[in-house]
Amino acid sequence: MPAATWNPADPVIELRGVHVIHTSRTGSLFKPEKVHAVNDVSLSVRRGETLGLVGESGCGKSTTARVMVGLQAATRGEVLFKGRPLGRSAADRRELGRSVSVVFQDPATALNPRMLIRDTLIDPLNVHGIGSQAEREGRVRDLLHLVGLPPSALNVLPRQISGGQRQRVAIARALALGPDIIVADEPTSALDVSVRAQVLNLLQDLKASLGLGLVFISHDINTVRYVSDRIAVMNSGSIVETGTTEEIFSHPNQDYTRTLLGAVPSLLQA
Ligand SMILES: Nc1ncnc2c1ncn2[C@@H]1O[C@H](COP(=O)(O)OP(=O)(O)OP(=O)(O)O)[C@@H](O)[C@H]1O
Repeated sequence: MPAATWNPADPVIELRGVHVIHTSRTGSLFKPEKVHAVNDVSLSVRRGETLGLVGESGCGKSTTARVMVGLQAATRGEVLFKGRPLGRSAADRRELGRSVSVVFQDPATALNPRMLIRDTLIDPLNVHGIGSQAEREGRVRDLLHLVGLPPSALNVLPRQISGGQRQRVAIARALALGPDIIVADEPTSALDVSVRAQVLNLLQDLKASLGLGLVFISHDINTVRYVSDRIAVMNSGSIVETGTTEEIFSHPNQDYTRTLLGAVPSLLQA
């Protein structure tokens, strides 16, 4: 379990020298192909800050995100949760699940199409045994309010609302357990251009009002710039450059970062 000495100003989650090697299905049965998806990655994230993780498709961003939220084990290296090595016990996983939640790219696939929004939002509270039934119902209404959806959204299915509204529901679900950190993996890429900025602004507002930490993952360096305090640039599984957003944009040290900066005029509009 997390150390009693953890201080809210300390990193909630920290990766130290993490490697992930996937066994790809494209290899043969006798000689499966190995994909070194994450190569010696060290990162940390605290409450109240946004860490942007940027790089081209396939560079290992999602695998890194999955390590952070406990969905993917590191092949090598250390994952520290609130200052202590993350164990494999059910209690540790549960604690991590409450503290670090995730928003995926496509809310159409991330939400259960047969579950009413109300049930989608109450589910994590049920699973974690939080509050009485009446308190859970109240919490669900509060969550909807936090993400700017009306109470009428409670009794609809995901397909009955827009893509932007679905992503708001996914964000509400990520907030249900009162996390310290939300890992948002390309949270606006599947949305209409017209609602991307609204969802980004919502994440920014929630970060400010709840003191959340955010890990914002995108292939789009301009979107990352818009929301991040610090940026880590990823290429071929490795972090090739980190710095404050200001440093990365005014003095990029790596050719790869310069290429990303030059290659993407304004992906918020793309
Ligand atoms: N479960 C898996 N099994 C085998 N290979 C995988 C698996 N998941 C990812 N990979 C491979 O690992 C590498 C990194 O993938 P990852 O999804 O982490 O990158 P990404 O930067 O998030 O890309 P994208 O934005 O396209 O999702 C890629 O080569 C990918 O094909």
